[in-house]
Amino acid sequence: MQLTATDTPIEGRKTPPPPPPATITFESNYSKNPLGEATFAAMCARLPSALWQTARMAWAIDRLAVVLLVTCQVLTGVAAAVVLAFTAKAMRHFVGNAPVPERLHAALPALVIIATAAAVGRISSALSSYANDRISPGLITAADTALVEATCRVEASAYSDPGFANRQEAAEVGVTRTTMLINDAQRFMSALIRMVAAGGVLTALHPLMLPLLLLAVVPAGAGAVLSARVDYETHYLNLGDRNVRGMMRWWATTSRYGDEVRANSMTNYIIYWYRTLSQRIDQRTLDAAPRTLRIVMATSALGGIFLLGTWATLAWLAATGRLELAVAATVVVAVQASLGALSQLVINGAALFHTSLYLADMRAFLDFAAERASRRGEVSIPRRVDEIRLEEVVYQYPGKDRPAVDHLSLTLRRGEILAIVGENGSGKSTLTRLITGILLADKGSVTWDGADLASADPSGVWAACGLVPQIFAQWPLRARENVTLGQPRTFNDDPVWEAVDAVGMRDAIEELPKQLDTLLAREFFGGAELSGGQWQRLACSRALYRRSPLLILDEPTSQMDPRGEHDIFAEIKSIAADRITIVVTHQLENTKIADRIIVMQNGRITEQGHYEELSNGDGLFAELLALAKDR
Ligand SMILES: Nc1ncnc2c1ncn2[C@@H]1O[C@H](COP(=O)(O)OP(=O)(O)OP(=O)(O)O)[C@@H](O)[C@H]1O
Repeated sequence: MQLTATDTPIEGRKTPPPPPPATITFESNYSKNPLGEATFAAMCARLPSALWQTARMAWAIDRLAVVLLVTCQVLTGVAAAVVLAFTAKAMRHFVGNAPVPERLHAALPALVIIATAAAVGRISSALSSYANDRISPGLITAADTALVEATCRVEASAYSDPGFANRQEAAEVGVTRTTMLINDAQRFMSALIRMVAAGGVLTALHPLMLPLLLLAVVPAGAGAVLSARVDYETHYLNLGDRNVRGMMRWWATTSRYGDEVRANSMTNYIIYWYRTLSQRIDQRTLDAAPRTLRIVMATSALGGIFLLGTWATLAWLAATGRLELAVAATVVVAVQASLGALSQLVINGAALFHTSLYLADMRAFLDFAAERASRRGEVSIPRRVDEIRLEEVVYQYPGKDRPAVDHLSLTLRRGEILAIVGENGSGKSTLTRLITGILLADKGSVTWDGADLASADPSGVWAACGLVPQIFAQWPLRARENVTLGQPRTFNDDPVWEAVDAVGMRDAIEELPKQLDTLLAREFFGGAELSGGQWQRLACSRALYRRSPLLILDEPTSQMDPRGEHDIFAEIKSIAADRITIVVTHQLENTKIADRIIVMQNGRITEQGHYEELSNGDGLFAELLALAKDR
């Protein structure tokens, strides 16, 4: 594909080549990405706990299956050992000097045991696969759900912690690897049991053989561990790019943004960008390939030399009469079996180690999320809030060099409608996050009826909030749940219809194929879609349905027609007596309903008063109002 900055090059004008995707670095001005600081030794130290936690998860999911798995594993290993031991026995009879029928007769009991043990081994192996199939889906769901839940429960400020998104991405990869762990552990265990058995037989035949074999396979194990390390390092280097590529993929392909992508001729650039980023990821993987090759070649060569040494020693022992020929033949079989088991042991051990590296990332994220979970205190908030007071509140986002809210004091009383206005970035939304306790003040205090939000139980605080954020979710749920989400269900739909009526959405809902039962997601078969303004009305109805003592609406009508806007503000006014209402808006005419308007600049309140007062003054409010009218 020819690289163009846009789909439609500007005629007769030279345009610069399109910029490649930004380099994702792990450093920020203020702190380092913790993932970047993890040394290989530190990662290895996390493995036992990651394995232990996963084993506990599996135990919690299906104890019976875990017991079955372990039992069958032991049985499979024991059966393999029996096969090997009795093969050695049978071999002794076969290589004797007696006539063939006699030799066969003497070997028969051993052969029967071999056949029985082989059958037991096969059956246990099938049963352990079944147990594995029973554990795996539950395990991956448990890990995935734990990750989603942990992320939902962190303090909102944790999202701004450096490297949060990368840690989360690493944890998600860990989730997908969870099922591999069972397989790896299963194979490792079975190889271990076979190894113990074969090794025992081999040592009984000649004590020198096992150490020699160990030498032969240790290089392969070391090679597998070193290759796993290279693979993990590549994965780590690619983490940021994979994360941003995943995000871009969703934005580019979701129908929600399809109009923008097409009508602004973005397709070529997005595809160019996507391909370039993918190639960058591929390149890192390719760069790692020669390292892996060198490791495998060197360790295989070393292993080969040691193996040759083993066979040479065996030949020397037999040639010099130090080992009977009949025993030497058995040793050959035992060496083959031990070699197979040993190789499996080290390869699966390395695979287990490899998988554990990813699991450890998942565990590290879960631990981090647990540390950053809301843990503020037990102070409860009254169901009816009379006063919210902010005193000298300061809040600065991590990585920012000045506070978004700066020494701000404000008192709100029940029955009051407060309008917050100000230019973009002046701190209005941050102020609402502080009032609702989504963010906690760095300095100063926010109290609800005297209870400091820093030590109040957040679920109690949020139960008393109704919030329409600037960017609200369009949940792929039924229309009913889009209204009631976050609230206990009622036995009938009357309160839902009441909230729907309050935002003038009854007709629109009644026209949906299944009314309140309609799935609001056009992406899915049977789903329906609302217009932008209708979605916004629904977000408002969601907040109104809660009948909360604090109602906050951040640009609630930006997508609404004048009728919708009028209805919403009329509703806000009619229910205002019972609660504290805050409206953030750039539509200054809407502030007429407010009992008080505050104007924010650089995180501070610079003016406050009634609409008439401020519009006739000579401050920012009057200036913005004049600009709004100047068309
Ligand atoms: N999650 C965040 N992480 C870091 N900085 C943020 C974050 N959210 C907001 N900011 C910064 O804080 C400042 C205040 O932002 P805020 O969203 O409160 O402004 P606002 O007045 O609501 O703006 P707008 O009118 O555009 O909605 C801005 O400088 C912004 O860049």
